[in-house]
Parts: sequence; C-alpha cells; structure tokens
Amino acid sequence: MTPSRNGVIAYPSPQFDSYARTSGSAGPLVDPGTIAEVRAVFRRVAETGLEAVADISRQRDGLAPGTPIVVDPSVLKAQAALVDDHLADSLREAYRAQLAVAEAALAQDVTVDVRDGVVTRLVHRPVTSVALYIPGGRERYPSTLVGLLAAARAAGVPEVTVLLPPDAAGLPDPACAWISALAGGVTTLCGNGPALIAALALGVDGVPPIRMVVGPGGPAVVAAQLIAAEHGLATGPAFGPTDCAVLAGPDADPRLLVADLLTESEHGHDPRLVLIGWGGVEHAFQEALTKDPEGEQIWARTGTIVVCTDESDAVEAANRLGGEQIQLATGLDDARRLLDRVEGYASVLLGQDTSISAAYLTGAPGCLPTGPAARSVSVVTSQTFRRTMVVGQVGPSAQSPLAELVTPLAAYEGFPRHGASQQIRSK
Ligand SMILES: NC(=O)c1ccc[n+]([C@@H]2O[C@H](COP(=O)([O-])OP(=O)(O)OC[C@H]3O[C@@H](n4cnc5c(N)ncnc54)[C@H](O)[C@@H]3O)[C@@H](O)[C@H]2O)c1
Ligand SMILES: N[C@H](CO)Cc1c[nH]c[nH+]1
Repeated sequence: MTPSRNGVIAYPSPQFDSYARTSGSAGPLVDPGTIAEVRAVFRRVAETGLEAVADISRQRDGLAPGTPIVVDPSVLKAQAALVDDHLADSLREAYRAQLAVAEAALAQDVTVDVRDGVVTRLVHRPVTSVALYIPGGRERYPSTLVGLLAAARAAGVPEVTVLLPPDAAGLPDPACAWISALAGGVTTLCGNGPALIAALALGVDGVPPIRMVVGPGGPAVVAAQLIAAEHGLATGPAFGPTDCAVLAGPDADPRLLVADLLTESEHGHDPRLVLIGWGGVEHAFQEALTKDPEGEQIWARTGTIVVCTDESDAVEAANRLGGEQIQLATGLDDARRLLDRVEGYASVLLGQDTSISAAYLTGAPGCLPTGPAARSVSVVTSQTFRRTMVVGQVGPSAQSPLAELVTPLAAYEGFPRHGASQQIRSK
C-alpha cells in the first residue's frame, strides 16, 4: 500500500496511481506459503480420506469429539432448535427475498430460426450436484448460506451439499442448520474448510460426488478451491479480501459515511476501505470519525481518503479502483445519474439511504467478486449453478445449401471429413 500522510491521497496524483496499482487484492490472491500448507492438507486427505478430514478438523477447528464429518440430521435438528424466533424471522424473510431475486435471475431458453431448416437453441440446465462453502473460521455467515442456497434451489440443483467449518462449540452453526432445514433436502458436511474441499475434489469414500464448489472464504479456502480446480472440480469466483468504497460530496451525512465505511471492517482479511470525495467532505468525515475512537483506530489501519476536485474526478477515481462494492452516497436522483458512469464494481448501493447491511434482507446476492476480479467476473446468482447447453437441429431443406457453405470452410481448416459428412446429406 502507498504510504500517504494520514491515509489521504489526492486524485489525480502519482500516489493515487500507486494506490490503485497495489491496493485491494491486486497481486496474487493467495501467498505461496498458504498454497503449500493446503497442498499438504490435500495430500493427507488423498492418503487416508475422511479419517484425515476428521483428524484435521478436530486438531485445527475443534470439531466436537465423536461428530462425524457428514452431519447426522438429528444433530442439525438440535442445532436448528437453538435459533430464537427473532433470528428465525430474519432468516425466513432473507431467504424469501433471495429466492425471489434468484428465480427472476434465471435466463430464458433461446430458440433461433437461423435459416430455412436450421434451428439453434440455447437451453439452461442445473448443475446436478453442488457444494456451497460457507466460511466459518473467525466469524459466522448464515446470510451467505441463505443467498447461495436460494440461488442453487432456484436453479433447480438436485443435490446440494453445505460445507461448514464447526462453530466455537465444535458443531454446525445453528442458524446455518436452521436455514438448511427450511430449504430442505440438503446434506451438511462439518469440518476444516480446506480438508472438506479436498475430500470433494479427490472424491474420497463417504462424501457425496460433487461437480462444483462455490462460496467465499479466507486465503486457505481460496487456495483449496484453486487446487480443487486442478483436480477437475468446477469452482465459482475466487474471492480476495473484502473491499468497500464510498463516493461522496459535500452534501453527504458524515455520520452515515463513518457507519457505512466501517461496516466491512467487521469481517475479512485486510479489507480495503476507501472514501472517494470532493467538496471538502473529507473534513466532515474526519471530524465525525473522532466521535468513534474504535472506528478511528480501524480507519487508521485500513482506511484511505481519496480527495478529488469535483464529482466527475471522483467517478473517474472510483472507476480506476473498481472492486467489490461501492456506495454512491448522494441523493437518489444523483445516484441514479452517476450509476451510468460507474463501472468495475460487483455491487452498487444507490444513494446514502442504502446501507450495505440492508443487503441482508433485500435479496441482493451477497457473494461478490472482490478487487480486480469484480471488473470481469459476475456476482453469484442462480445462473452460476446452471450451464448453458446448445441444441442444434438441421432439417431436409437445409442440407444442400449447408453443404455448399460448409465445404469451403472445412477445406480451409484442412478437415475434408468435416466437409464430407455434410456433403453426403446433400441431395
Ligand atoms: N466476497 C464475499 O461475498 C464474502 C461473503 C462472506 C464472507 N466473505 C469473506 O470470507 C472470509 C472468511 O474467512 P474466514 O477465515 O473467517 O473463514 P474461512 O472459512 O475462509 O476459513 C476458515 C477455515 O479455513 C481453515 N484454515 C485456515 N487456514 C488454514 C490452513 N493454513 N490450513 C488448513 N486449514 C486452514 C480453518 O481451520 C477453517 O476451517 C472473510 O475474508 C470474509 O470477508 C466474503
Ligand atoms: N458484505 C459481505 C460481502 O462482502 C457479505 C456479508 C455477509 N455477512 C456480512 N456481510
């Protein structure tokens, strides 16, 4: 990260250029040491299968003695019963909202009459078995399970397996158990995150056969997903450290700026928090921050202010950074206007009235690519759990015209049998 006086950088400036190049998850997603440790986990799991998963899970994660990796439904039921009515109401409503968005996000099949006698279709089919990784080392994330489970269910995935590191009591997280029971028909594996992913990738005895694993995690879990891909398991986006930008001018409420910018400091490994402002908003923000001593310390560790001359420069600076999420901390009309110009973010929060935390209940997908990946990778939706298949159909009237057109192209590519297979159909 660029050294800057009090974490304040002007835009444009060489300091900003350097910050944009090096901040967030620019660079390798996982360090070589973590990759090596996780490869060792894969080796142990390859040697002794579920026994290794259980050993690592007990030693590293405090999995309760006698708890099998494949969680017994009676354990899940007992854990789910620990959820109180208030939390149950939140989880139910969060799942309903996620399901509504996930169902609406499903792409329609496409049928195109390309020419006389030729029909080409694109049809979407669910991946038949997926594992949803729910992080659980340092914090707990039932909201992540709510979103992923709703997406997989809306996609029509028949076999869903949930991967959970154990909670502080060495058992599956109660809220995750509750939401799994609500969705129904879910298998739960509880244990060390990387070891569970290794077991699926290596197809060890005792775990369900799985085609795809999706879910956010810290560096070791990201490493496990990268290694799993080497073994042919499909994976979702690889997530780096969380990041959060807020774009604000002089009219923004400084108390809300402090509240919103510090939200994402509560989880993740070295999150990048950045206020991109103009019109002197940085002074109001710094003043408000002095009223939150703990927040001041967090900001000193992880926060940066980018000072721009005007709104236009601020949008330009924001687009240079890109990343997981940005709040346009203006009135709604201005935010809507700015939205057309903002690019490179996985999630945009429109207006200062829209907090990051509201996403718990708005049905907004919460599994978001971070850092530079946000420029090219989509957020996880129900479409993530579907594959697109092409269906071709050629009827009698198209055979001769196609032969005439296929032959020269096949010949040019040096594949005469390609040409011949169409010619023999031509009358
Ligand atoms: N991008 C998103 O949409 C999103 C959503 C929710 C959470 N997150 C992120 O997910 C991350 C969760 O990280 P976390 O660490 O709390 O949970 P985690 O589940 O990713 O990691 C913990 C698991 O990995 C194991 N582990 C860690 N280091 C290991 C090693 N060297 N060898 C073997 N096992 C190892 C732990 O024992 C535990 O089982 C945070 O960065 C959070 O910000 C991102
Ligand atoms: N804000 C996160 C996306 O980085 C998702 C989340 C889950 N729990 C709390 N927050």
